[in-house]
Amino acid sequence: MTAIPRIYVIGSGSMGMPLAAFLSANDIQVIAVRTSVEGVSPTIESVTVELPAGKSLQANVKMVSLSEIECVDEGILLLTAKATANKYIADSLRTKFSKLPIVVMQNGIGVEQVYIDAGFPKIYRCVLYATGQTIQKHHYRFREVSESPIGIVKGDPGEAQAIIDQISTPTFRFRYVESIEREAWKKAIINAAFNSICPLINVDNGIFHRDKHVAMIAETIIDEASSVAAKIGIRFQKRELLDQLLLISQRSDGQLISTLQDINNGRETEIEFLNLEIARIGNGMSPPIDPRVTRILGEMILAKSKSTI
Ligand SMILES: NC(=O)C1=CN([C@@H]2O[C@H](COP(=O)(O)OP(=O)(O)OC[C@H]3O[C@@H](n4cnc5c(N)ncnc54)[C@H](OP(=O)(O)O)[C@@H]3O)[C@@H](O)[C@H]2O)C=CC1
Ligand SMILES: CC(C)(CO)C(=O)C(=O)O
Repeated sequence: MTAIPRIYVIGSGSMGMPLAAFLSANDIQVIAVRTSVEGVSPTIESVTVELPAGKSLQANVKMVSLSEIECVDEGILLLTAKATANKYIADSLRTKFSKLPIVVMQNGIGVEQVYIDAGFPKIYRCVLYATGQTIQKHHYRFREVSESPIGIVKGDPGEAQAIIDQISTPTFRFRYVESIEREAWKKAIINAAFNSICPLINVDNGIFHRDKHVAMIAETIIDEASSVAAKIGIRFQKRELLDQLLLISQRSDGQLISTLQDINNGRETEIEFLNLEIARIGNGMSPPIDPRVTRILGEMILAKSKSTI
């Protein structure tokens, strides 16, 4: 019998900790690795995750700082740290985990690039269709929207499927897709609407299915960002994006978008990888496409987060 590789969840936040708790509750060997704090020795923490319909899950999760881990030759890395920390994290991971496959689970366009540049041998990309929110220390609220797609950046379908089989649990499911770049753009366009509009009006994710006027602002972002994607050969029907946006809005009603959680907590946001990256790509085209509303709302988020910090 082949040994089942250990899972390292890199970045123990609102998504990483529920994921680690679900794996631990399913008897998968998992370690939640802290990236923003150095020098924390291994501990076992009791983690509670609130689920829909008043259910909840409790699991013991092993935690340790990245700085405290020696070189590791076997296992799987699931990257759930903020994309804003990627440069620092890629440098640290490369010295300790250079042989391991990594699954980049962050929102945004091009978030996997630093791991390609760092020479990781196997890189997979996951697009998360779930929401996680920290209620208090080691206590989270989690909602799955639908299965989260995983595809290949650099690797092979067999390994991708083996990883999916290992990390899927009934509460957090993953599926294999051929065209992960299209999936990443689809989610980034949807995020460009959620992660700018919700924080700017200071409201939860449910706003789009509750208020058709706010949904119309999202539609403008969808139109603009889709025309940038179309220019690089990634085409969407507007309906496909709108339906997915409304589905997320319904299924995460009451949850706060990660960018609003960031602003509320005085943290840097990932808007550079969303609205502002889409605008940069559009404006770098020949002839340039300026996704004006998408860009301006992104710039407002940047200003709002800086003024709060
Ligand atoms: N929250 C959500 O609902 C969703 C989030 N996502 C995406 O998942 C990813 C994780 O999001 P989420 O869990 O909400 O994020 P959190 O804000 O909870 O942060 C995740 C972890 O990133 C690490 N981190 C943050 N800043 C730094 C830094 N400067 N240096 C080193 N490490 C840092 C910390 O790890 P540690 O605590 O270990 O030190 C932190 O706990 C993001 O890319 C997000 O866009 C996608 C879908 C939904
Ligand atoms: C759009 C949403 C809620 C979907 O998972 C998300 O990506 C986030 O909270 O950042």
